[in-house]
Amino acid sequence: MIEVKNLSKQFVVKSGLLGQEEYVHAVNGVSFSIGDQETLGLVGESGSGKSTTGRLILRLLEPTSGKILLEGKDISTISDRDFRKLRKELQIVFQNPYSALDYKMTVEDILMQPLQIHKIVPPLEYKKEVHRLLHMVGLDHASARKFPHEFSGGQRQRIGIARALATKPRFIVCDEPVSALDVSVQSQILNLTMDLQKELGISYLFIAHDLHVIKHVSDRVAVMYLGKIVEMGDAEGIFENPMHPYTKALLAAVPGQGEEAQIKRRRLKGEIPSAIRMPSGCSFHTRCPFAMDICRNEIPILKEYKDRMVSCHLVDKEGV
Ligand SMILES: Nc1ncnc2c1ncn2[C@@H]1O[C@H](COP(=O)(O)OP(=O)(O)OP(=O)(O)O)[C@@H](O)[C@H]1O
Repeated sequence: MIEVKNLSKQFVVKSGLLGQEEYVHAVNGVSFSIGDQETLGLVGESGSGKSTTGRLILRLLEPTSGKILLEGKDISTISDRDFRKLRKELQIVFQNPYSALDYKMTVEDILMQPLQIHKIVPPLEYKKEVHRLLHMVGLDHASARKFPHEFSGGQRQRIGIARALATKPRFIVCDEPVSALDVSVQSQILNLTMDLQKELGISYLFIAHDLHVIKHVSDRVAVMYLGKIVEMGDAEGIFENPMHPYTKALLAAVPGQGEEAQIKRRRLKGEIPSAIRMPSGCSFHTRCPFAMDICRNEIPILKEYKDRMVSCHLVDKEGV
């Protein structure tokens, strides 16, 4: 469905009194694929490049380099005009359902907009289609006449999902879709996205910093750190037996995972470094409890190891 090859994005920012240009290395040579009806969970701390990756795939941002293939066709180089025809296939659900919805519009108008723009159904069928979309996300017909502020956070996110579904997409980027919601509502929205996937055959790139959320929805997981994927594989394998010290540290931060002594040893120290001045060698070496000289000097490559891909010099070392 979607294939991303060596994708990179650098933002140019000005700094200092003289306004010197500096480069933020937001995404650094990321490659992965997402199959039909598959969910790839993208996890990592804030600032690791998850949202930028999602936005690059949807062409909301232009990549500095790399390719994005939709069913084998390179969509990173096609003209805006040609991309407009494909636009409806690729949708996004945002983190904050309130700011993502126009508060001056009724739900009916919000849902009708994509139907009109992409000519999904004839105008006479707009109302029927809006009701169908509302039904799909578990809202009643009366919701159509209301405004976003009349709904709870969870209901607003349902409207956000209905709007994404309006164009009958095959691929949706879910960018932290439940992190602004109460925990009690989160699982309802996660279950809704999974039910819709089964019913409609959608593929998802599911972005979250919360491992519980990623575990709940993902078939495969990619762990991102400072713009790079450091570990990627089947969700079950990653959660049962994390191999990269960063993945281990993320899991150690989750209560009830693993033995206490190990948890202490692995707990993440400090902050994610600046994406402007990237550390030498392995980007994670400044926080890795196992770092050796090779980690400080040589950039590790993401390569196959057992049942997954891992980027760590020490992956087969005892005790890491
Ligand atoms: N428009 C921009 N201009 C400059 N730097 C940016 C821009 N957008 C993102 N960045 C930087 O790129 C890096 C990756 O950001 P990104 O938002 O993709 O990370 P993230 O993992 O999604 O984090 P979060 O969950 O906080 O959004 C960060 O260092 C961020 O400050």
